[in-house]
Amino acid sequence: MTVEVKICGITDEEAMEAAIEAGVDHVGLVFYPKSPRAVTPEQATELLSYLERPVSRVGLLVDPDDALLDAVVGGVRLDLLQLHGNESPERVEAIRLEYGVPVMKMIPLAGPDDLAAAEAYIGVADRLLFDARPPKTATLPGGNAVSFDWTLLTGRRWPLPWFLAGGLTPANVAEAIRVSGAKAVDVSSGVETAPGRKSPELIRAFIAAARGA
Ligand SMILES: O=C(O)c1ccccc1NCC(=O)[C@H](O)[C@H](O)COP(=O)(O)O
Repeated sequence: MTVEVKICGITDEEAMEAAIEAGVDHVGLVFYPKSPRAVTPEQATELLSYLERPVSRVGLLVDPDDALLDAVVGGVRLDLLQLHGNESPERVEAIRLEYGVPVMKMIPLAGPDDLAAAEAYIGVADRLLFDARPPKTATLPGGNAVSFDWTLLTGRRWPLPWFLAGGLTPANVAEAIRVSGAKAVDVSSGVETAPGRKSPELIRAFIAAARGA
């Protein structure tokens, strides 16, 4: 089974090229100004110009208002919008219809009860992304290198594609795939040497580990 890999929060040419050469499927750009991985639409367009083959271009937003969506969707050619805040099913549907770009909704998980929230996005979102619920002390709503109990997803069937995210690393991604049954994985912190500083070496190691799973 080939597992799809998304590298999120790319901010420089070197990381983009390493991801492409290693066979990445999705590249993620963060449009959340408070993030150490934030890029502007202009920076994103420049980074995406380094793509030497077609890959899926994902824009990450957190509870975006229409002004931000206008700037991002109007300024950058994206294939998928990752909504990583508290967007309601109604808001997800409205964004999808208004902007004409497929949408992936992040579902924060800390325990079994959190899975019920995903049901409301079936038929509304194009994909789901299961991520760890941020710790109370976290300053960011994602990208915190925190994992959740992957057995929450073991044996679950979803009628739409989904990503596993949260605290994945080259060392744990194969086990995470095995336990959760994920067919797509997403990483940011686990391929960094510091918040916002991607490591080409770790990117290569992560993709190789996910592909070998
Ligand atoms: O990366 C950020 O800075 C960020 C900011 C605000 C919301 C989400 C953010 N990141 C999410 C991701 O990069 C991934 O989709 C995913 O959650 C994996 O994060 P990590 O645990 O760092 O691998």
